[in-house]
Amino acid sequence: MLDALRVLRDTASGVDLPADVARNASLDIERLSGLLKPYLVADTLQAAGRTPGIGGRAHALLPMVHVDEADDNRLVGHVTFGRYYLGGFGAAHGGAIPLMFDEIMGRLSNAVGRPMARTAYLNVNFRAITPIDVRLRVEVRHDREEGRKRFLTAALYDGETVTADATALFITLKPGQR
Ligand SMILES: CCCCCCCCCCCCCCCC(=O)SCCNC(=O)CCNC(=O)[C@H](O)C(C)(C)COP(=O)(O)OP(=O)(O)OC[C@H]1O[C@@H](n2cnc3c(N)ncnc32)[C@H](O)[C@@H]1OP(=O)(O)O
Repeated sequence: MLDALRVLRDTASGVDLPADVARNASLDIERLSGLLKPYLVADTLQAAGRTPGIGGRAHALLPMVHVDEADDNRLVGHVTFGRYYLGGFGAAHGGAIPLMFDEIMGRLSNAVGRPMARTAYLNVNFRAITPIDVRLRVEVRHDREEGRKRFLTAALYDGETVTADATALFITLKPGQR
């Protein structure tokens, strides 16, 4: 269903509809919302964001990063920003790129039994246009830990060109910390 939703998002972002088609589409989307509403649950029980086996953890907001290689301290994956993430002139929106970094750096930070941590800062440099509809490579490194602090770096590549890179600090949560 989320795959279909992603296709809908990309398609809806790219069209310019006549009013009658837009009206009919709205009615269909409202009908679908009605179909799902009886299944609303508490946020701790929802599937979205909590289903690691499904791409993007089944989180509808996230650009889907596919992991190609990973070990304890390094991860290489790929991602394609669809039309939904367009900022302008063929480039991904500047807010979508930190979103992707936060997710994939957070995943490596929390991997291999390391206790759950939360992003304290995420600094992103935009080095070149990040094109939409192009398969991009993302590389993440877990650099070091100092007590509760975990330092990670990441870069996003279009071919050999680094389009963005990031440094992040994740802090391990204390027992019972919310
Ligand atoms: C069934 C379920 C399946 C689920 C499937 C699992 C999926 C798994 C993948 C998840 C992937 C998603 C990944 C997204 C992750 C987010 O996006 S989390 C959301 C965004 N982040 C937040 O909302 C964080 C909000 N901030 C906070 O909660 C708190 O400030 C923090 C970060 C927990 C730190 O607070 P604290 O615990 O009180 O720690 P504090 O004593 O202030 O700081 C500890 C140390 O860090 C330093 N520090 C703290 N903040 C900073 C900072 N901004 N800059 C520099 N230094 C800092 C302090 O100076 C201190 O240093 P030392 O004095 O020890 O040398």
